[in-house]
Amino acid sequence: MDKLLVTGPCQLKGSVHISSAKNATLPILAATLLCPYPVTFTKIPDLMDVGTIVKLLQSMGVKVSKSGDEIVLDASHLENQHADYSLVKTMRASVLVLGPLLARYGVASVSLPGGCAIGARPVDIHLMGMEKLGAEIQIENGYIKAKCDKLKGAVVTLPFPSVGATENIMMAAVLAEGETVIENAAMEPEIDDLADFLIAQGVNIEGAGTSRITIHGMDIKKLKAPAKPYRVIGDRIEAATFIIAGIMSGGDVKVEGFNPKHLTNVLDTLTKMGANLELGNDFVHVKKSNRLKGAIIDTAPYPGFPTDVQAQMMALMSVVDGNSVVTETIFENRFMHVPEMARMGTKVTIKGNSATIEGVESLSAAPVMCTDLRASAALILCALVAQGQSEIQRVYHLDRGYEKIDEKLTGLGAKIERVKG
Ligand SMILES: CC(=O)N[C@H]1[C@@H](OP(=O)(O)OP(=O)(O)OC[C@H]2O[C@@H](n3ccc(=O)[nH]c3=O)[C@H](O)[C@@H]2O)O[C@H](CO)[C@@H](O)[C@@H]1O
Ligand SMILES: C=C(OP(=O)(O)O)C(=O)O
Repeated sequence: MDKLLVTGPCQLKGSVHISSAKNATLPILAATLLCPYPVTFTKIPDLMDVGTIVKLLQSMGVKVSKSGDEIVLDASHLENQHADYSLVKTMRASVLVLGPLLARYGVASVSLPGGCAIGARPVDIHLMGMEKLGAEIQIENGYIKAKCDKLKGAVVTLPFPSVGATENIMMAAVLAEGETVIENAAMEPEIDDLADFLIAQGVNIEGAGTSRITIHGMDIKKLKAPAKPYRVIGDRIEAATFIIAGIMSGGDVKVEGFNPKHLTNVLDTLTKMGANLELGNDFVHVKKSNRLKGAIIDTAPYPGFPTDVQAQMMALMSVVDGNSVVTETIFENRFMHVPEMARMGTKVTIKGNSATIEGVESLSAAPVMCTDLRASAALILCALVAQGQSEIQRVYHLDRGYEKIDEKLTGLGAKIERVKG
């Protein structure tokens, strides 16, 4: 297992380019199962999770070829419609193959993803959506066994705006008969990107990015390959992580290659805390500021404060003036970074789903262990400003969702060494 040795404190300087978004890439690659022709993508991020979805698609018979920055996925002929436990257990987003498989083949056998460190994460809303479109679903031996004759469009009202369920239902509805309306849909920018990918193939979708999405089902013969290689949007969560790194280190960092409008809530919060940010169309420039002050945030579905930035924000709140309060409303167990951060001197008290963070003057290096993806990012942020060398273990969590984060931070002047193991 690789580990990172991070020596702080450092002041980051320079510019960093954000990779394509993990959370848009995964559903978009799953959506290629709808396509009876090769689809070309450009600049797909080199992430462990992307490797997993590609392996899963290959296991069903999708042909994959790479050349330079481009990757071609050809799902013209599938050998099976089976998503095996061995792959699904390593990445929950694998369940996103359910909708497209059912829509195109009328059958799918997909391992239940199970819970993960941050919460139980059931898939009941995904299954309810498939049933509304006419699928018959049984759970057998840990697998979702789904079948249908032909899916039929319907009004599907989500009890909660689940990101994954919205995506799965959208993909299923593409080849359904008639119109599907998703009410109380998730509004995350990644859903908009999935819609854009489908629209580029002639699908008629309205309202993506709002809480009411309409998908006009079509015959598979009418789908057409996108006219040019598809480029997924920049990763707003990676961008937020680098912006926070710039602020915490008292540096001067230009974070480029994403849409700052996708981070409005985070950027407004940072500005209120005293950060000095210049916003462009596709960049945020972090400039030197005085020490920030505390804030109160509640995570919420988009456009609320993203749960995927909660841990990184808590790292920042640990080194500002005064107290902050963070309430996590999306996942029931997403404070696992707290005891690890405490090893570096942070002062956080948890009560239920709220954490009170007392800002401290400085942090000191320590050996720490990553427990999940964003917790890992929070630990790196603390280590960047802590005095001395921190050893960050189990960075495979980090490699799931951050492309070359150690190299990117080193490029900004951080002292980071990856020890292979
Ligand atoms: C690959 C990807 O895009 N992952 C993101 C996606 O995850 P994901 O799509 O899994 O997140 P959801 O929006 O579905 O989940 C949010 C909440 O709804 C619950 N729920 C969800 C589905 C369901 O059928 N039943 C149910 O109860 C979950 O347990 C969780 O508590 O959105 C999350 C919330 O913004 C992000 O943290 C993840 O980074
Ligand atoms: C929770 C996350 O991802 P996933 O849904 O893939 O577990 C994340 O990206 O922070």
